[in-house]
Amino acid sequence: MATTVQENLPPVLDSKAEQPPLFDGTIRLYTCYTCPYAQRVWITRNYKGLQDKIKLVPLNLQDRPAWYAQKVYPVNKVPALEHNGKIIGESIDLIKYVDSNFEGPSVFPDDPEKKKFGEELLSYTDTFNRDVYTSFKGDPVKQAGAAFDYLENALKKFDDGPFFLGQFSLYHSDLQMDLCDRQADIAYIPFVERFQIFLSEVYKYDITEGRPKLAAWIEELNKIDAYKQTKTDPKELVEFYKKRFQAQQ
Ligand SMILES: N[C@@H](CCC(=O)N[C@@H](CS)C(=O)NCC(=O)O)C(=O)O
Repeated sequence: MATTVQENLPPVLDSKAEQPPLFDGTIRLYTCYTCPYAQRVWITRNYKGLQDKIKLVPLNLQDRPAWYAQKVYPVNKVPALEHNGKIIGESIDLIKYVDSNFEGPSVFPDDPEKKKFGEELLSYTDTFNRDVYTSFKGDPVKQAGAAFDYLENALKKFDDGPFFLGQFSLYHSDLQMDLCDRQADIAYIPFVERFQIFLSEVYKYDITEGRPKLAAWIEELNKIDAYKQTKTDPKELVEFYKKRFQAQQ
């Protein structure tokens, strides 16, 4: 893995912060350390060893700098990537963009069958997230199970390793074999990380119970530095989700 050293993270910019230069040749990832969508691109960047190439620009979304919407990204969301005189948004598109436009091990599958299943998994992420978030407003122990069962079953499809698209691929050399086919893992883990913490803390519901594949998948991902460095603070997350979901009940 490209990253083994803990990166010194830059400070968060709020409404009082000056805008960094725009289109000066620096590649910038406008992000928020607690955003699961932005985390997808952050993991991809780390996975490919692009820490020196892609600079993080973390924003405080609660006290957002006005220049962000006005001058950088009118959509006013994170993540957004500044590259080659353009601003590009949308986390799934950005996983693919960073993967195909920069050096470093590819997270994209070559095997056609894996590629097809990888796309299927990516197109299901929004539904997965919506179903689990919706369950937070009702009874998650009863309502969220189906979404996690989907992941458990998906993890059974390629039984040559703990990740969604397995581990080994005939198309990759030994050096690359644990680096390929990771897009779907990267897309899901920021959300599963949060759901696991919240459901366990607030509902005493262990999403891995009776789901050995899901348990192994989370365990293996937790060994990957590129991901570990991006993990969210569990206490902050629980407080944030409590306010966000339980206030509405
Ligand atoms: N579809 C977008 C969603 C990004 C998103 O919703 N980001 C949130 C933070 S987690 C955001 O920027 N929210 C600010 C807002 O909606 O004003 C993606 O996949 O990148």
